[in-house]
Order: sequence, then structure tokens, then C-alpha cells
Amino acid sequence: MTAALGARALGKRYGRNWALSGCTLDIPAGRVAGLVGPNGAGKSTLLNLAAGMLTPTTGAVEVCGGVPGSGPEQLAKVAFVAQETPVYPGLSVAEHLRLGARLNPRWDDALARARIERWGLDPRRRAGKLSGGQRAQLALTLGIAKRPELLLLDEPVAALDPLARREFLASLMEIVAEDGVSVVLSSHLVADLERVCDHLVVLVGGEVRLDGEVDGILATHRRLTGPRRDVATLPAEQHVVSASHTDRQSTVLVRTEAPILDPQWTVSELGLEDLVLAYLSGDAVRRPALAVLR
Ligand SMILES: Nc1ncnc2c1ncn2[C@@H]1O[C@H](COP(=O)(O)OP(=O)(O)OP(=O)(O)O)[C@@H](O)[C@H]1O
Repeated sequence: MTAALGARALGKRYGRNWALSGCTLDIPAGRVAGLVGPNGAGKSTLLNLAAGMLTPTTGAVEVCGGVPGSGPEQLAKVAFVAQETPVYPGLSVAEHLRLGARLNPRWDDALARARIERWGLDPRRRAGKLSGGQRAQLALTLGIAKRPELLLLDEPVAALDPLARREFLASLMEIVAEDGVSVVLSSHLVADLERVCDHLVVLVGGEVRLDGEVDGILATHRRLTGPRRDVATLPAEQHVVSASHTDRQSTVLVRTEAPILDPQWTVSELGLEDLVLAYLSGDAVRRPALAVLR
């Protein structure tokens, strides 16, 4: 099956700084993929490359089997809602929908109207007079009503209040279930991602630290607690993600396919949030031996 988003040794440099480097990943079609990473990790850069808004410095990126933004057919397949949720300030909400209908061959007007109504957006109101959250709702509506194969959302819920956030994520899930659309969304809110994503990509310092199905990620990570120990003595198949020590005790987060048989360890499962935080911590960043999970 064609990947919804695939990258091979993808890199983007601004001046001397690499915003993204050596990025190789595969997000299969039909998934809701979460893109997570600290500020400046390269999430927006990756999404802009996937949307065809930026061109790679090195490597290649592919979306829905084609080069991003490479022609009208390709453009119709992908919707991108950028982080600042750009809209036309001088146009009303209704005019945005009319523009959407004119520019997009698969435009779903009924869906667009239903969402505007559900969110209580006045069709006559100019977009420039909307609040930040309302503007995000309008931009998200335009993206969804385009009926794309792939929906790229850069921090879509950041400006929404908790109720609107929950409602938006629920409606996104409905659309995914009905339509089979692939979604890649970035967020700092791992709890939200945990609720909706079945695939996760962790970016740190412009590099992919983790790329895989959420179930597989959860199944292969364990927290080990036991008497203080040098992590260099752990078996080779236990990849250390992070470790912390007190005088007498060590807590180590490992990724491993194999069962953990050492009786000195108390082994526990961990939730996605703890796992992601361990990857984001400086400790994980400093470990060059850490292989990307695929
Ligand atoms: N137009 C630009 N010119 C120069 N540097 C840039 C530009 N855009 C991004 N960068 C740099 O590239 C790196 C990655 O930025 P990017 O916006 O992709 O990160 P991000 O993960 O989306 O961050 P955030 O969570 O803060 O939105 C950062 O170091 C940023 O300063």
C-alpha cells in the first residue's frame, strides 16, 4: 500500500542550521499519525515539506504516491492547515466556503456548512474579526471539506478551548472512520494524541527518534526498577531510552522485543505520555546508539 507520507533521508536547512536531517519514515495510509516533539524539533518543517510549501535540501518526501504539490491532482489529494491557521481577513465565513467550493474539485459543501453551524460561526462574520480559536475552526473546516486523501494539521487544537478540542478530535475520528482519510497532526498534547492516534512519530532536534504503530510502541517499551546498576551492563537487545538513579535504585526505560528475565528488575508497562517524555528528555537525545524503531 502506498504510504500516506513517506520520507527518505529528508533534510531541510535554513542557512547553516538543519531544521530537519536524515528523516526517514513511513506513515501508512488510513492512519491517524501524531507528530510530537519539543519546540523547534522540526514538526512544522516536516509538515510544510509534505504539503509542498517547502522544498527539501536533501532527500525526498512523498505524499499519497506523489511529489507534494506537483500538480492539480496531487494538490486535490492533500489538505494542509498551517500552524497559524491562515484565512483571508477581509472575507466572510460564507465567502471562505464559496472560495473552497470553487477551488476544490471534491468540496463537500454540506459538511462545511454543518461544521460552521455546529461551531456557531456566523457565516456573515469577516474572518479578520474571528477569535483565534474560531479562526482555527474555520481553517480546519476548509481542510476537512476539501475531502482530501491526506489531512496535514499543524497543531490543530492548540487554539481551541478544551470542549472544542475534544469535539474537534471526535469529529476527526468520525471522518477517518467514514472516509478512510489519512491524518498527520502535530501536537504538544500527548494525551490528545493518545486518544486519537494509531501511529506516532517523535522528532527531536530535527531527527526522527521514533516512528511506528502506537500498539507496537507500547508493547516494546518497559520501565525497569531495581537496585542501582550501570546501564552499560544491560543485555544488548535492551535499548536504553532513559535512565535515572538514586543512591540505591535505578529506573530505566528500555525498548526491547525480548522478554525481560532478570529477577532483579521490577518490570512495568508505561503509558504513551511517559514514553514520549522519556524520548524528549535530554538523556535520550545524548544517546547516539539509540536506533529508530520501525
Ligand atoms: N523560515 C525559517 N528560517 C530560519 N529558520 C527556521 C525557519 N523556520 C524554522 N526554522 C528553524 O528550524 C527549526 C525547526 O523549526 P520548526 O518550526 O519546524 O519546529 P517545530 O517542531 O514545528 O516547533 P514548534 O513546536 O515550536 O512549532 C527551528 O530551529 C527553527 O528556528
